Amino acid sequence: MAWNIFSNTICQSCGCFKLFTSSYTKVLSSKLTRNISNATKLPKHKIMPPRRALLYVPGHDKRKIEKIGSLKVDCVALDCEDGVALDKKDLARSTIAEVYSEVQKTFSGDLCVRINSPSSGLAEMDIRAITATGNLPSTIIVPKVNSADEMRWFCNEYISSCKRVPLQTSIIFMTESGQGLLNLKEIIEAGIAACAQHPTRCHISGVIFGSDDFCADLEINRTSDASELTYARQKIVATAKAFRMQAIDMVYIDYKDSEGLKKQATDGANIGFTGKQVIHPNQIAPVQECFSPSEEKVKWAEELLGAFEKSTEGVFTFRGQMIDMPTVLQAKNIKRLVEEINK
Ligand SMILES: CC(=O)SCCNC(=O)CCNC(=O)[C@H](O)C(C)(C)COP(=O)(O)OP(=O)(O)OC[C@H]1O[C@@H](n2cnc3c(N)ncnc32)[C@H](O)[C@@H]1OP(=O)(O)O
Ligand SMILES: CC(=O)C(=O)O
Ligand SMILES: [Mg+2]
Repeated sequence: MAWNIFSNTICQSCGCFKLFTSSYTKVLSSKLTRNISNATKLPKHKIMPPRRALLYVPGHDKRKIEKIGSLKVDCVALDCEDGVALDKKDLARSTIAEVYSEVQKTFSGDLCVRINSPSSGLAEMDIRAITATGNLPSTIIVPKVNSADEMRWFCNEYISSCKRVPLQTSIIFMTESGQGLLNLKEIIEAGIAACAQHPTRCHISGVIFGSDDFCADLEINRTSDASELTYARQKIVATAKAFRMQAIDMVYIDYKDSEGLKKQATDGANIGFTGKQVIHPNQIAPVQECFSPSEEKVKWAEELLGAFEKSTEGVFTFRGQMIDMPTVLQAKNIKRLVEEINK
């Protein structure tokens, strides 16, 4: 019974629940059946590119934009928002519209555009500028989304602006305030529902933690280990992952401090973030490394999965540890991430 429900609902491309099916006879228990039933309520996965590092490049700054093609970064955000002064917003819009296709020729990663926030009064002009060229960005980042209404507003505005251009645009939004964090689940649900009306046009694929604005909104005193942000970071990861979306961690603004950056990136990766925002080219390599499984971890995962295939039991011993389905799934996550990175 479970098998049939499954094969109609899981994502076949990423294989995230494949283990459930391949190990069906081994481990199906009432607990697992409950987990499977919950999983079937989730939206179908879209194939998501890895976004281990997401580099902001101010949208008006041609000198920095010209460098994008030479950077080995998973994801770039051409910025119309806080990286651009108010009197340069028009320049950023026109520059992005002008150069987007050219940059795409030299850059193989995900080339995003960050618009201004729904409540800024500037987002309409951003959307109009980026949809006018007919070459839509692969991903749009919507900052400071504080409510489900703002999410719906953006989706409807975007979809109606580009109605003649069928394209699967990823929408990633940013949580940057107390309201945004409080309403996170409703915001995601509103986005999924709005995109479900136009499944070939766009989908919600991730949440970014805008920690600088969040600190301003909550009057937080920042510390070097970011312990004051633990709750927000963990809530964002747990909520995004509950909807099978990516979660992208905070900016490390002290961009000359590579040790501090690595420590914060490792912390983020350990709590489940899929990537981290960066502001300077020097931050790319260390961050991408922190969000990639080490060789040792990849070897562990491969060997564990090999041992699992050979095992006739649901529980077995591997390298002195008790292994059952949760650890097998962790190994499978590592294998999948490596495949995505190497694509
Ligand atoms: C909280 C938020 O909203 S974060 C998002 C908004 N903020 C941003 O977008 C900031 C993006 N980053 C930057 O603007 C810059 O990195 C700064 C202002 C922090 C430092 O800039 P610089 O003083 O030029 O740094 P530095 O001299 O070390 O740069 C080295 C080279 O990398 C280039 N570079 C620096 N940052 C970037 C970037 N983000 N993208 C592309 N190239 C860059 C510089 O142009 C420079 O090359 P050049 O000498 O050929 O001009
Ligand atoms: C990145 C961003 O927008 C912030 O931290 O507020
Ligand atoms: Mg911000």
